[in-house]
Amino acid sequence: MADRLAVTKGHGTENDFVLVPDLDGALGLSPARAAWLADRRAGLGGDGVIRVVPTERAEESAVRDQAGVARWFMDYRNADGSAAEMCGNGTRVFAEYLRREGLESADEFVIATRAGAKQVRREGGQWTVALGPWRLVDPVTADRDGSDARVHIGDGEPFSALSVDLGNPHTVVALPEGVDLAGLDLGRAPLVRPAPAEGTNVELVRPIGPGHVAMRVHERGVGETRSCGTGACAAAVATSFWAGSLDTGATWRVDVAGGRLTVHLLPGHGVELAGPAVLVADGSVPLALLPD
Ligand SMILES: N[C@@H](CCC[C@H](N)C(=O)O)C(=O)O
Repeated sequence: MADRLAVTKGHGTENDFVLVPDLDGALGLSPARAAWLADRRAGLGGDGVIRVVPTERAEESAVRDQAGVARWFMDYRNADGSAAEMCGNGTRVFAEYLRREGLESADEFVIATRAGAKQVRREGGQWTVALGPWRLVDPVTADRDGSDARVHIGDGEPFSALSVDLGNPHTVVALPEGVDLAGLDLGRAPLVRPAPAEGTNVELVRPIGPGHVAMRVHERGVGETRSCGTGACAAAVATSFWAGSLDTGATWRVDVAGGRLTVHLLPGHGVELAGPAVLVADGSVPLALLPD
């Protein structure tokens, strides 16, 4: 198979990924190759691409430093080829792949990511990943005003929003009464002010009941997706912050277009994400088709 690239398609609540094993770290993955693999017309199609690579073979030294605790690095790329620090849904699909391939055999292990080493565990047919610690980006402004950013969608009035760091950046909007979540146009990227230097993922959240929200998401480097795991965690953190109940250790259900995620808020800014992980198909791509 030297002239072909092995690939696996998977998803977590329909946030879909192309997994590429690079088990000796020789392959590398240029931004153009990642973007081609994620392309739904010219390539295979996915919201992101995950290279499976030994942690000690990672290009970044901050990732290689995790080799003592994590054998495998989730090298996550967005659909536009850009590298992202973290992907919550991706961690579960990555864990499922490692188990299926016999690369990990335990029900609980640690994976390396650009946002640090993360513990995953399998229970009740699902994977749970510890994604914390979360962090409010501007706690002083958030405490004073209840928000630290404004989000413009289309030509309407801007919405107040809260910036939450989950290893990757998020801006969460609690939609005011009377604004229809389903009716908002996310065909264009929401405009966030002040503009975060590294860009941001934007979550639009509508409370449904106690511990229960509905969410739509526009992902950095992708566009609107049917789910975002770190976004669900950011939504739970922001909604708890607005309710004044951040430290109560609550469990949240987050409904997204692709299904339901469960978020546990833990003491000390801990947060766990649980949900499905599905490996859909395996195949290969002729290397000759790939850009350099
Ligand atoms: N879908 C992911 C997040 C993927 C990365 C994101 N687009 C970014 O650039 O930060 C998730 O499930 O968390």
